[in-house]
Amino acid sequence: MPTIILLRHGETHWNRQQRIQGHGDSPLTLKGIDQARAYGRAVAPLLGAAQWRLVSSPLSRCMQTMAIFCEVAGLDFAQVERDARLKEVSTGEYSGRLKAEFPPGELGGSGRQSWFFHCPGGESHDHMVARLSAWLESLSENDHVIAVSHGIAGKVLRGLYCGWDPDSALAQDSPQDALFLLRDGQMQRLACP
Ligand SMILES: O=C(O)[C@@H](CO)OP(=O)(O)O
Repeated sequence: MPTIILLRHGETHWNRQQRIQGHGDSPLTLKGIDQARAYGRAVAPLLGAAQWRLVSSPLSRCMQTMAIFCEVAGLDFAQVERDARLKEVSTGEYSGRLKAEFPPGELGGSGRQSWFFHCPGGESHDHMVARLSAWLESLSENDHVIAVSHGIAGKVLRGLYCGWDPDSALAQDSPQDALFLLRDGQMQRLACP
């Protein structure tokens, strides 16, 4: 199986405001910039002699994270591949809205029943699984990949890689101060202080 170091982008202004992003976008906060630097410091000692492919969701919060990460880790940002299959779930018409705007309980549900897979004009869990599975299947057995993606996309991806039941995968957290090393079908979480 391919080896993947999976990162979520650093904190953004909309994350801080509790504003729904989806395919909308906002830049990193200063804290998010520091988190991207911390990813670079944590990953540099893991690189060894392998030839790492660098792949990012094209959303600017991921590209910004990747640029800072590359500079700190000593990797070449010019080599970064943008892959739309790594985008966050589309939250359709809810993108850009504050979570606080919604009546209590409206943004509820868990696992595949979570509100974020049922937004008007948004993306279903099945659609997201199809595109993330296609990305995983496009990798070669011996690939070493550093991927920058998103909170929900990252959970689904970790679940697909490790073969977890989808609802358990979605019950995971989506930190911006830890990375996930995916190797031989297993996941290791490493703090990035
Ligand atoms: O879209 C969002 O609001 C969040 C949800 O997790 O995703 P991201 O990881 O891009 O902040």
